[in-house]
Amino acid sequence: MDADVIRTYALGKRYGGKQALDRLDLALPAGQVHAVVGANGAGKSTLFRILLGFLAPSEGRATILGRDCDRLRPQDRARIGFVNEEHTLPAWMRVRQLVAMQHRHYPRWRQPAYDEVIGHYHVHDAQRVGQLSRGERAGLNLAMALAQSPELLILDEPTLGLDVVAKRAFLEALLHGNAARGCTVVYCSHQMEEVERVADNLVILEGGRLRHTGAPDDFCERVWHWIADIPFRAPDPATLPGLLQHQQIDGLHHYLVFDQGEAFGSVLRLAGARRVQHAAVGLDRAVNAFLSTHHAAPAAA
Ligand SMILES: Nc1ncnc2c1ncn2[C@@H]1O[C@H](COP(=O)(O)OP(=O)(O)OP(=O)(O)O)[C@@H](O)[C@H]1O
Repeated sequence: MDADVIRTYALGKRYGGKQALDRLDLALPAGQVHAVVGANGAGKSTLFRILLGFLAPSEGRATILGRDCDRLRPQDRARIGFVNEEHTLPAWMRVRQLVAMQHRHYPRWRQPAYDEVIGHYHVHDAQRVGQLSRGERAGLNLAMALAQSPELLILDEPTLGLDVVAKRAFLEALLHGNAARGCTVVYCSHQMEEVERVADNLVILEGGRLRHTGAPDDFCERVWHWIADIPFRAPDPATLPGLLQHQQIDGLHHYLVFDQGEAFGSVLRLAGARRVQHAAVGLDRAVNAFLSTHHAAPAAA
């Protein structure tokens, strides 16, 4: 079997005049937790819809578990679990009825996995799904997705709108139990502290293009925080290579810079800096600075 659970080849998707995915070449190996990150509108949901065979690409192709995404059979779908932010489940059903239905539907159903995950929540079998809180519905969704013994679990912003306790329960169930063991996870989130906790591999999409794939620490190493004491006029930020962010705090200039290495220090010295030093940056700051640089902004008045 292919060691990559997901492959895309020059994958493109246009909606009218809008390019949502642009020549995307992605290879996600089995057995890891991949976090897919990008600003609003970067193309994450579009990618997932294509991967799950709900949407046809405009260009290129994509495979999931070695099969073309537009040719998925029921037995292929049974190997893939999907949890999205809406946690859309039939509200009128009782939990026990829904679980029994899923049990019949999925031949590889593992009741212990369901029990383990649902144990993190106060969900009663006799409750109707519509009576559950948002966090409990998220837990129920995860429990059912993992009980189907998926080889691949796709989570599209699964903790959106959950409070900290529910979020913790969700991540706990996903990361530290037995239920998800051996399963490849593709996790999409805007919340970097979550991404930091879950991800072995970080995938950054921007404007439908792939901008980074690699360990989260590798991305942090691409973003440097420079602090410079510049007694005279500071250089025009527009002339600084790789600049993501500039702030002046207590007379010192702070620069977040992408992919420039030590060379940026020389640029600052040449521009008249007396002292320069650089410091490490956390994932949250690195990714947010990177994404906000290219984020859409209103035109100047
Ligand atoms: N059905 C559609 N018709 C037209 N444009 C669409 C459609 N679906 C998505 N788009 C556009 O395609 C781009 C990518 O959207 P997508 O939903 O994939 O982004 P996303 O990364 O999931 O965003 P978010 O983080 O806000 O959920 C956006 O610019 C969006 O406006």
